[in-house]
Amino acid sequence: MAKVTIIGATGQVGSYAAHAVSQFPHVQEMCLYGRPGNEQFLDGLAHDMMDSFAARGTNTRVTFGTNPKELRGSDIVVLTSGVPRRSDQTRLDLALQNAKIVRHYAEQVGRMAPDSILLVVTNPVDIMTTVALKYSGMMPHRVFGLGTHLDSMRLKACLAEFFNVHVSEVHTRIIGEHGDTMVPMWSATTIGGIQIDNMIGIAKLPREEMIERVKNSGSYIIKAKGATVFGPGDAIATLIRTIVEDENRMLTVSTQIRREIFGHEGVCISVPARITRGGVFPIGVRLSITETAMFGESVKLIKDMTEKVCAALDAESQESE
Ligand SMILES: NC(=O)C1=CN([C@@H]2O[C@H](COP(=O)(O)OP(=O)(O)OC[C@H]3O[C@@H](n4cnc5c(N)ncnc54)[C@H](O)[C@@H]3O)[C@@H](O)[C@H]2O)C=CC1
Ligand SMILES: O=C([O-])CC(=O)C(=O)O
Repeated sequence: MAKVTIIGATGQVGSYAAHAVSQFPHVQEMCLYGRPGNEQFLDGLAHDMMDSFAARGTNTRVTFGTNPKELRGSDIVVLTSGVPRRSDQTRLDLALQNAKIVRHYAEQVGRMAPDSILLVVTNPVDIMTTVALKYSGMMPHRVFGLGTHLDSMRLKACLAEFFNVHVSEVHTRIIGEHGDTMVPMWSATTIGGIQIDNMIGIAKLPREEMIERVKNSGSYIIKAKGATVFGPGDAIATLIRTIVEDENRMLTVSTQIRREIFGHEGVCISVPARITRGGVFPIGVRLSITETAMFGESVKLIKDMTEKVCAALDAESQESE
């Protein structure tokens, strides 16, 4: 049984994720957490969710609050607080502003629930995952980001549509940045267990168009309806289910990489990882020559930006001392 806390529960992604995660039988308590001043909203959200659970026959207890003590006893904390982008912005444009918010909550989680598993959703998610790891002081296998799990699901949907098969027949993953330098792992893409290059009699796969569609998916949805909600919410829910039910699945999430298996280090970025009740454990894989070069570019971008953001946060802390 597990207590899951959603920080930023008043937001679009946080509130949908809280509802989606509560359906899992192993989730005993769902704690809706927000910033001071949002108590009335959180109270209303809790009551609305309890009505839904009564209608659906869900047994999860809903609690809420804005005091850091609410975080105590959490097995999993999901951090969704932060400013979302407009469709004319990139996720990287949010870095400094959101880093301050992530630092604040990461410090609280590190103090109040250091043995929990912290899932970071706030964008730009790879940089925010490193910030959360640094300021929570938690173990690297206990802090991870949603990363390219959602992008991988978007590519999966494109491939299922192209091959006209059920999504469960498609296995694929995107590694690297949750952003423009993401790297599709065509070498690990199979339909019904068959590597795509070995499929005969199929029209040429429009790889570039597909990956462009995945890259632009977030801004396309934001332009049309203001925010991406169901996609990220259900992607979060899958990760939480994997942890609480100890499913040992291999998914693609943002996690601190180590030189000995990835050739790069000191940064959180998406790679395949085994996800268990004990945490998230990256798995080294051999990439094609193109994928290796693209992954290197993606790491470089994220590393440079992460260093700049962390330096700005450190300078700010020194000024206020
Ligand atoms: N990694 C991913 O795949 C995805 C990441 N996101 C990111 O998640 C974040 C939240 O997105 P939405 O829920 O759509 O936004 P929203 O505007 O609906 O909610 C934002 C939440 O953050 C809180 N917040 C905002 N400023 C704050 C501050 N200064 N201090 C404390 N709390 C603050 C708000 O109270 C609210 O709970 C954004 O950064 C967005 O880019 C969203 C979708 C997918
Ligand atoms: O695009 C955004 O800003 C939200 C997000 O990360 C996504 O839906 O992939």
